[in-house]
Amino acid sequence: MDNLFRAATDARLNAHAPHSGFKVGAAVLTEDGRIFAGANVECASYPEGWCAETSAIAAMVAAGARHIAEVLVVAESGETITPCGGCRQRIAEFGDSETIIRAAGPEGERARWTLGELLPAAFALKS
Ligand SMILES: O=c1ccn([C@H]2C[C@H](O)[C@@H](CO)O2)c(=O)[nH]1
Ligand SMILES: [Zn+2]
Repeated sequence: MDNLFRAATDARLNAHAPHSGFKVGAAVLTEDGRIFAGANVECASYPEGWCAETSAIAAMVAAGARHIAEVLVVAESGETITPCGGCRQRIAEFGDSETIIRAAGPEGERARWTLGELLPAAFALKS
């Protein structure tokens, strides 16, 4: 089991998903080799909940890191899940078209893409 998968899987155990029942864990690897993990946090007011990827990115930012090299998202699902559109844009904020996005089930990795594949022609305000 690689470190990113382990971190995302551990975080998934703490997901707060009483409304959908769909627990998700995510972990980001920064360019300087640090790993930050997060889980989805749902809310009785449904639109106020947020994704596992968003939690992981928030932990990264709070620790002072800014450059994502890789993201892994894990869920227990027949379908291979991919980050939602909003999370793709958040990943773009701290990554680039070569940033690796990996999708996993409980058994391990199922697919991987670059951010450029999942969010072509991304909007950015970087100089
Ligand atoms: O990539 C994804 C897709 C969905 N979810 C969460 C949002 C919601 O809590 C639940 C069902 O959509 O899964 C994530 O955390 N990450
Ligand atoms: Zn999302």
